[in-house]
Amino acid sequence: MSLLLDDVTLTYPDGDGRLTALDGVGLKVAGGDLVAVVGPSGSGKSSLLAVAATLVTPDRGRVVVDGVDTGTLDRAGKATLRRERIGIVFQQPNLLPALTAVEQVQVMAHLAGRGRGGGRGRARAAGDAARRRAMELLDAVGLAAEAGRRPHQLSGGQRQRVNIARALVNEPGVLLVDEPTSALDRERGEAVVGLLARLARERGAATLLVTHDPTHLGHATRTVTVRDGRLTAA
Ligand SMILES: Nc1ncnc2c1ncn2[C@@H]1O[C@H](COP(=O)(O)OP(=O)(O)OP(=O)(O)O)[C@@H](O)[C@H]1O
Repeated sequence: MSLLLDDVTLTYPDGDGRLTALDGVGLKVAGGDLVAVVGPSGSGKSSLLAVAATLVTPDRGRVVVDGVDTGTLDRAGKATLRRERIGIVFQQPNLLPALTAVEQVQVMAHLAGRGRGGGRGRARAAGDAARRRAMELLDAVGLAAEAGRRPHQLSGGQRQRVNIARALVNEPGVLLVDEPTSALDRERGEAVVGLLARLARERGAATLLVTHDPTHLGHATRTVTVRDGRLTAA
């Protein structure tokens, strides 16, 4: 479980030229580490997460997830890698309105194709296992009692905790988190980040957390600053 960015440069088209969003970024995150990423608006934090998530391909450099050099994968290979090895928590939980909390998490386990193939009995056993894992995760985020509720019946903090359970259900080696508490008040935000840090540590995920909130930095193994697309230790 690890994430490695090696000399990553990313540019976007900008008028007649190119804008350099990431400039020779190197970063190594080991399993169980939580690296906080801070920096001014427009410095490249979201671009860093997008590259680490294999959603955007850098112009130069390598992104290695759990030992897999993502530059060697085609689109389908990257999609599979994302489903199976990368957990993503973005600002807004983006839950499916029709599904209960436990179903949101369960669906993610199914999407990763666990227990694929092998007839109806196998499929049912895989479904049961996915539900058990989903319930276990909901319990870990303190939402076992709310498992049957749909998003509109949950508070903002509870929705974000479902989101975290969903990101962790496939035991990702890499967890990428972007401003998870922007919709929450300070106290709830602090609780969500504390929970995230504990779960990432216990489950050994290599975690990147983009945050504007200095109170979150206490949960990090270390903090890095992005400025004009370059990385410096804080
Ligand atoms: N799709 C895009 N096309 C062109 N330029 C982009 C694109 N996405 C981001 N940029 C530019 O790249 C730079 C880095 O943007 P990025 O979103 O990574 O910054 P950020 O640190 O996450 O900012 P914020 O804290 O405001 O979310 C900025 O100058 C931004 O304008």
